[in-house]
Amino acid sequence: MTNIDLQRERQAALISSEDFAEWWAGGRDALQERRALDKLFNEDDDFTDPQHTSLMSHKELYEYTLAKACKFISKLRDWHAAETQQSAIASLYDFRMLLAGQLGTALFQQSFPLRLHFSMFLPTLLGQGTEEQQREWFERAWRMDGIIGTYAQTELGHGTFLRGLETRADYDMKSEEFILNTPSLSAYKWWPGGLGQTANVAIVMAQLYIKGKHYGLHPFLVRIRNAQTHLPEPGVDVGEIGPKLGLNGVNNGFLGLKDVRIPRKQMLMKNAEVRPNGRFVKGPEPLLTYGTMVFARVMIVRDVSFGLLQAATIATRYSAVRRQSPIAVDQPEPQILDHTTQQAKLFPQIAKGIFFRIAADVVWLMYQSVAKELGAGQRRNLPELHALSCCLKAYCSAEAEEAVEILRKSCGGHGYLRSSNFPQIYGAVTAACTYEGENTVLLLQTARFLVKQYVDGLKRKVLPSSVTYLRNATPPKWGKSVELKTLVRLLEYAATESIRSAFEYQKKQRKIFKSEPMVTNKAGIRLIQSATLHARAFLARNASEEAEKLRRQLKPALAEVLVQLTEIFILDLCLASLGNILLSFPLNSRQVEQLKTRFERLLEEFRVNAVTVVDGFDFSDRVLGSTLGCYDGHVYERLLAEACQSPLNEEPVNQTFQTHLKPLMQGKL
Ligand SMILES: CCCCCCCCCCCCCCCCCCCCCC(=O)SCCNC(=O)CCNC(=O)[C@H](O)C(C)(C)COP(=O)(O)OP(=O)(O)OC[C@H]1O[C@@H](n2cnc3c(N)ncnc32)[C@H](O)[C@@H]1OP(=O)(O)O
Ligand SMILES: Cc1cc2nc3c(=O)[nH]c(=O)nc-3n(C[C@H](O)[C@H](O)[C@H](O)COP(=O)(O)OP(=O)(O)OC[C@H]3O[C@@H](n4cnc5c(N)ncnc54)[C@H](O)[C@@H]3O)c2cc1C
Repeated sequence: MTNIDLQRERQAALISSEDFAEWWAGGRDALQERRALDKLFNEDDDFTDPQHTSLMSHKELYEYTLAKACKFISKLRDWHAAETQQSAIASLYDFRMLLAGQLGTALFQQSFPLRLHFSMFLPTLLGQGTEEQQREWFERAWRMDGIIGTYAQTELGHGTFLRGLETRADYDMKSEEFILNTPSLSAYKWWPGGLGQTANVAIVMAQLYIKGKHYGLHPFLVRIRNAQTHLPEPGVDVGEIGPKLGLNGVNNGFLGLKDVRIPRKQMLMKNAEVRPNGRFVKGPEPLLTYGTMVFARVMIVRDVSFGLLQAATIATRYSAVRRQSPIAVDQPEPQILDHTTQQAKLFPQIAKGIFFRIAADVVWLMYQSVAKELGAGQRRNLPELHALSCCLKAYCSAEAEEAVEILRKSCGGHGYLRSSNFPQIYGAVTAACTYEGENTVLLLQTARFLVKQYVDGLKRKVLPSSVTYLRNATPPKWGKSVELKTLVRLLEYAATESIRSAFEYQKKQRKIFKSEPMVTNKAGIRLIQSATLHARAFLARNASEEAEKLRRQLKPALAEVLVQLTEIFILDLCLASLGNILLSFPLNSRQVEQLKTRFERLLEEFRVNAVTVVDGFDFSDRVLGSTLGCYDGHVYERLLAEACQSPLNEEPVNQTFQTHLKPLMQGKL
């Protein structure tokens, strides 16, 4: 039987979780398709973890995860083949891959070592390989026919500054081969997922040299392990980098290369070519060498929203079950969900998870459209996509990381247990702040774009849609009640002002420093603040446009709840940006009070539907993997059962009593 408090929450709700789930999944058909996929795995005992994976040693965890991952991929393949006749290439960007990716994130608490094959290796073959190379490699790689890939870019010495990478690929005209070398310790590849013991082919990013002349960074397909024996190929020094804060199922590795020869046609040549005679032919868009990173950044926004919503579901259900500290004198202890401060911890995080995912969907469509345009030789929208994917990846991962911590702490002591699954979710989400471009560095990339657009705006040029607000720098009009469109304008106005101020500061610095990188360095703090405000303004506009659509499309009760969440989301953004808003717009204390009161009232109004909304994310208990967040709310039973599984509880007296404790007590040590 379900916990009585959870039952009451579900009965009291004003909307149905099923309606919410249908909207969230993108319609009835999409929901059914996702549920059918979940069911396939939920009903298969091979996917029930035998004991909490955190009790395994590092080596056991790898072996267990790999075995489970192989079953996962094999089962997915059968499902995929039954669902679609599409070519492998079309399948990679199909929504079913998004579902499969999401399921992968969900089923593996510490992720899995084949993930890079799908998330980086295959997209790089597509984005960087010529059609001929794709014919030769892609279909086989999709089937994993002798090929398990990884993406080896980062080195011990450099991850951010790609021009500083040291791995070399020298072209040998006589044999028509590239010779790959790791010239120093700092040039060792370090971090690639699956590189340790899993992958047998790596896309190695290396500096190209022809007759001693340097031609920049390019991708090379290098076989690192024999397809039959899996032994490292001659000249290859490969291994795993050791335990990490989280994601311990990923098998991140190191790689050193010594005179490893590969045929000329194993440089991926869609964006630049080396002819047999050693002639280097530049492609129309050299920046496409960085294309896989744009793809992955877009995917990460979606991925972190998933982790955040898992955490929000666990914490919200737990807050409905947990009772503590009377609010009114002589009253029984309330559900902790009734404490206003608890609501302020939970509800904005639910809203963030929702609107981050919605923004991810928008940028995903933009990615697909820009990819098509690039295929037709048109690069006009690439800078906007790059800027948006950078700041959203950075902002959403940082916010999700903070949110997961808030949610963990909102569960008091029990949130600190590994069996709550918060530590594993945190480990995964915080990694996204670093990989695929460290967040500060990505915000600086966005700021560079913003300042350029600001200058173009001053010249009254037409600006890309995500930054048109920079040309429309009029302060918002404040009405009697707080309206969403006013709040969005407030954020856009604050972002514009911040970009203007960073631009003016850079102008001043230019009088002192001659070099542009020095100027950027001096203005760094202001620039990342501008990019952060831009991300907030973009997310707010996107959310308010979504709210307008929802009002028209959904049943009134559901639409009302989603509009409440939109308001919570946007008000939270405004309150977090208050300092910057006040620098640009003279909000008086009454207006600030209005914002705070509205926020508090919304928390109260949303309270009744909170459990139903998180139910509507439709996570199965297996996906949540938490003693605190199960659908039936049997928290204390699960906590005790999980504790009893600890190997330390297998014997009544541990041997250290005889060897250490007793001698200590007897003064014999
Ligand atoms: C059926 C089976 C189904 C099975 C299903 C199975 C399940 C499948 C599971 C699927 C689930 C998936 C989930 C996702 C998970 C992802 C995992 C990821 C793991 C992690 C991987 C990594 O961690 S992998 C390494 C990433 N490592 C970086 O990320 C380095 C950052 N470092 C830089 O990225 C550059 O170094 C940096 C800073 C730009 C400066 O580069 P720099 O100095 O050369 O360039 P500058 O700053 O001078 O910029 C010069 C001009 O380039 C412009 N620009 C720069 N970049 C550009 C770009 N990308 N695109 C366009 N334009 C770009 C810029 O805007 C300037 O433009 P302008 O001149 O016009 O202003
Ligand atoms: C879990 C995980 C998985 C990964 N998987 C892969 C993979 O599959 N393949 C792969 O190739 N790599 C992978 N990486 C590596 C990852 O992409 C890099 O760690 C990341 O790009 C950051 O680079 P870095 O480690 O050199 O950090 P650094 O650049 O050394 O960052 C350290 C500090 O320096 C600051 N900094 C650096 N440059 C600047 C600047 N220009 N301006 C201001 N501040 C600056 C940063 O903001 C940061 O505070 C992975 C990393 C992790 C953690």
